[in-house]
Amino acid sequence: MARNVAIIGSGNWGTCIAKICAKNALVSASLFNKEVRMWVFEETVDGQPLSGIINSRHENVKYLPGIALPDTLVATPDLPSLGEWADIFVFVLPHQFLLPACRTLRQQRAKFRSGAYAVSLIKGIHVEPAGGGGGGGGGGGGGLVLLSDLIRQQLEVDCAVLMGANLAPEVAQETFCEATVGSRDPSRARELKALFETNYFRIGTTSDEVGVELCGALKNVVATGAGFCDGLGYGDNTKAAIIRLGLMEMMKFMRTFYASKGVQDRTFFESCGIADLVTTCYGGRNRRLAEAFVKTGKPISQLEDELLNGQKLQGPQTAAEVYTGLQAADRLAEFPLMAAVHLICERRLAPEKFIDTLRNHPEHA
Ligand SMILES: NC(=O)c1ccc[n+]([C@@H]2O[C@H](COP(=O)([O-])OP(=O)(O)OC[C@H]3O[C@@H](n4cnc5c(N)ncnc54)[C@H](O)[C@@H]3O)[C@@H](O)[C@H]2O)c1
Ligand SMILES: O=P(O)(O)OC[C@H](O)CO
Repeated sequence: MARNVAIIGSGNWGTCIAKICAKNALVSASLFNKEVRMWVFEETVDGQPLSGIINSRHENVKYLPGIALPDTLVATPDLPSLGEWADIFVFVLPHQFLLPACRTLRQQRAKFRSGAYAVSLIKGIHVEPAGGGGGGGGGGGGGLVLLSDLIRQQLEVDCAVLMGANLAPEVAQETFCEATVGSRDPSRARELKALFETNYFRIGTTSDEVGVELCGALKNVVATGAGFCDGLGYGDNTKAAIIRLGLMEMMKFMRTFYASKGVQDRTFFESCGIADLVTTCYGGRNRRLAEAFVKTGKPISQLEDELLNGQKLQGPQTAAEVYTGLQAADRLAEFPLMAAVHLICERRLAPEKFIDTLRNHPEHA
């Protein structure tokens, strides 16, 4: 039977991927219901509810302006209604908003459709508050919980992941790129490939769910460091060093805390790995705002408000989460680049000291 697809999120990437899913659903009627629904965290734009604007103009004028959306993509502010409707939940919202969304959907758990599952496109990590109670439970180093695990535990459904070198404005313009689906279930990987793949958005698949997800989360920390490098006026050689040292720390982080979860080195060579790291260190929002942070001295939250029109950064918060996990595991000294990114965001370390951190990196010992 054709599957109902619900997009949980409607930001820059959320709307872009919703467009792809809705277009694919139109041509794969045997696989997917042609109506795709998208949850909108409701807000007022020019005096009107954003969900209403999307449904009447078929454009997300705030988060993906200028991109035509299929009229079979239906925006709704009613998140609970998607609980009983969806066969596939596509989670794609800034990671700080995931837990509240899951808690809302969880209230509909008894009404979920048989065989419903999730796929997460969210880049970040959850930190279990001291003493638990965050809803995640379990996880890697120092209270860190994968977002896919948070979804699994909150909703009691399985969760695949999709990550890649995918700056949303470029994907929305349909310029060629790649992405990686991680799923241990081969038939699910095939179904997700059919849902997401287009002739300009090619999907690779792997069973290494954890490796794919962590590549997507950790590269935002490194990209924030790349932005500091740009703000300080360093050139491409320095940025290449940040990318290399950042990649070494990403690999070490996964091997240290997630070795038992089947992380494979070859995942770093999929789109979710080095490719995403490079694109984000050159073209991403995290890089851009980190550069502005150094040049203007304004707080990151203020720059987010001033420059992103409601879009959200994931890098500084992920840096804080990684720092918390490393501190709890007493492994901070082994990850100086990621630790320094957090301390600079917090103004506990001067940006100029970042280069000293690289100069004295344990990779050079
Ligand atoms: N934008 C990209 O280029 C891109 C590409 C790949 C992956 N991602 C990842 O996808 C995820 C979502 O990113 P995005 O670009 O779609 O989002 P975004 O950065 O555009 O964030 C804005 C979204 O957050 C929503 N929001 C604001 N306050 C909220 C609240 N309290 N509760 C729930 N939602 C709220 C807004 O309604 C809007 O839909 C992130 O983890 C990001 O790293 C983004
Ligand atoms: O714009 P950023 O820095 O949030 O990065 C967007 C995507 O993750 C790139 O793949």
